[in-house]
Amino acid sequence: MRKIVIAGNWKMFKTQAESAEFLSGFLPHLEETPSEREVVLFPPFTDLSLVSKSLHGSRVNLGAQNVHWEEHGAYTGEISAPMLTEIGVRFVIVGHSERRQFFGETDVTVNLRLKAAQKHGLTPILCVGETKQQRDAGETESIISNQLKKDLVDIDQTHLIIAYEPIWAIGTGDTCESKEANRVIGLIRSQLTNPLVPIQYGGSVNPNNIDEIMAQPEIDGALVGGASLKADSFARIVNYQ
Ligand SMILES: O=C[C@H](O)COP(=O)(O)O
Repeated sequence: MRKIVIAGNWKMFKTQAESAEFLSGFLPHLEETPSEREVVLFPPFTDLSLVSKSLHGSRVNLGAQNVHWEEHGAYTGEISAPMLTEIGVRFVIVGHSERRQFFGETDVTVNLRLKAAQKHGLTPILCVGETKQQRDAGETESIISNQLKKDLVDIDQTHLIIAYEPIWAIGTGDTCESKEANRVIGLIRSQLTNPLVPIQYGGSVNPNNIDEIMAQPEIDGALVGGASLKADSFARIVNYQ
């Protein structure tokens, strides 16, 4: 049985005060959430300690938005896996398209980050997806297949989550049609050695489309950006029908 994982990626949003306000509105809604659903929040680095303390004793897991491959060193602006695990982080996003697009992330560095995460007991969410231009050129399958081939070299597929995030659907309100997301996720699964790897969909997920997305047989969860910033909205997503 594959795990269901609903994750909220806050990107570069929320001060500590705003995080605390979110949690006081969000956590009470989890009483209605079926116990088999895994819920993970990915606040910015500056909020991790505070959120970690507030989540103590709750069923919500803590994730970070990035991790460096070295344990320490002269890498200004980076954070290592031991720094994250020390404060209760258990998941990490690797290879998000915003890292690939704006911060020079490559398949080589994605692979290094995945290995470092797993070595320290963090479960990585590997993000893959195509641009609009690549989709229009009929390259969706080859782009994703290439990313998987390079990113997953020597990666343990028992402690791994994948998120299919079509780049054109991120933050645009232009959700990928749920049957199409289901089809691409099926293709991703056919390339894995472990059929139990949870594969999420990400890209303009919101309270209105979550039920249809989660009704698709290949989709094992969602990686939610904008709609995870408001307590009521993310609670509705986590408590999808
Ligand atoms: O990590 C989350 C994704 O980039 C989706 O963001 P979004 O829900 O704002 O489209």
